[in-house]
Amino acid sequence: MSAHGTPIPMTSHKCSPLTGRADVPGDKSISHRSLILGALCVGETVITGLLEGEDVLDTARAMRAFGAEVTRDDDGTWHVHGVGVGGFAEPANVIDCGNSGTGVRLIMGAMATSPVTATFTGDASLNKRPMARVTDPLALFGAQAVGRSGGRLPMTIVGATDPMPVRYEVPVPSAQVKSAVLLAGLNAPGQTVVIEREATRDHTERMLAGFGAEIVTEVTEEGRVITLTGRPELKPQSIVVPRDPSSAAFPVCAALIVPGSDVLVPNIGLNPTRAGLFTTLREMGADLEYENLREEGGEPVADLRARFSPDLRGIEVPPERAASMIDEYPVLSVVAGFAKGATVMRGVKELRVKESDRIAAMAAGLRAGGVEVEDGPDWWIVHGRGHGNVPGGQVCASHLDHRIAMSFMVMGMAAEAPVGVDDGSPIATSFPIFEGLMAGLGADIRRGQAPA
Ligand SMILES: O=C(O)C1=C[C@@H](OP(=O)(O)O)[C@@H](O)[C@H](O)C1
Ligand SMILES: C=C(OP(=O)(O)O)C(=O)O
Repeated sequence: MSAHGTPIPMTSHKCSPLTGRADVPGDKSISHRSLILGALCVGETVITGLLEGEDVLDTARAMRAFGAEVTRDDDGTWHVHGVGVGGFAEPANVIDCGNSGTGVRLIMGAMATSPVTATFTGDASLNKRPMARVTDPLALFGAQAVGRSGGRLPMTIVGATDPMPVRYEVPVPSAQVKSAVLLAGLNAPGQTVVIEREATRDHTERMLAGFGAEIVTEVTEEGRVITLTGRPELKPQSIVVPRDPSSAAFPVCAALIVPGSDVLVPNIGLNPTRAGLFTTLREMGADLEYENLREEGGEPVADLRARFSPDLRGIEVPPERAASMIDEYPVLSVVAGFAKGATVMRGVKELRVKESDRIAAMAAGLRAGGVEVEDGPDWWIVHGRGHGNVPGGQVCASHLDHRIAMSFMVMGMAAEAPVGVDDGSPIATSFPIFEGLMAGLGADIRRGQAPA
């Protein structure tokens, strides 16, 4: 149940240098999975660093509705007493996943091979998003889905009573689809095989292995072939959620475009399936350093140091990198506006089915702020104007999309005139401390619309 019922207009004004340390919240993808996997084992999983954004809180409520006990200590430690694989109870009411595609799709997968029926809904954004990409493979396990036309929420899933394991090649590059199939495979006897042609974030595979499941990934000519043995006894874990690289993107990109800035964003995971933005920014000439590069929990982690970068240049982003930076294109397009030359982004049609059509939303706002953008079905090009040359002065529609709202707030920090959004309330879905954190670095974000 998301709180963004009342729009919160926000305006970002050109600011003095951004300086200091930005402690961004926990990773959203890993937070959802910690709660869901915790609910799928018997015993207590303890989670620290959980992202307490609306999307994840909706998943916590959903896990309670399926019978898990989920509690929070005053110090922010979370405890999940799970019900075990196949142990989900039937929810007494509709499950509201708010704004969260990850939440609803992973939970549908997790319940689809249990003999329970559940009805899912979300906010106006989530209820527009395609769900057939998940219900098609879940049908192969024996689950049935009935939703609105076009495979939209609200939607009821009748879990399979006698689930069959599945071999499924994911037709779109989507970690949510891959994860839904793997979570469903947990309660199917035998081996479930998921094949993905392009690598997407691999948190589900890593965490399933960490919880004791037998899961193997082979890289073959077909792509990544992931084999999961069903009906494992998952073992509860102590999880420390790393900080979210997708949230780190905002202070990092802001520092690159605000003159004089020098910002440290500590402890950011650089899992190659997530770090594409940082590689891209460095190719554009960003002064972005990985300090204290180390390994934590088997993954590369670094403190990111971002400084004002006056000589950013547009580049062609390799399409095969898209999945590793899919949520970062909106803020990249803002940085591209302050670079010299064209930034070309291809192979990104998934951007059109996120919380909003992110190409359309960013293109409209950038054009209104004086930046030329061309776009097609799965590509867009931002024609950068260079530093000190981006007019701004526009109010943009955020379309219930946190990343659109935060991206335009970053644009306003360096544009010549303030940049507004009609509604910043969705920011709370993934980065509830965004305004305070950015203000602490020196940003000037005000609630309310700038005078015309
Ligand atoms: O699995 C996940 O945690 C996510 C996968 C991505 O979605 P898709 O699987 O639709 O690409 C991403 O956009 C989303 O923010 C989080
Ligand atoms: C696409 C996103 O999230 P979700 O699909 O979970 O709504 C996002 O956080 O950018």
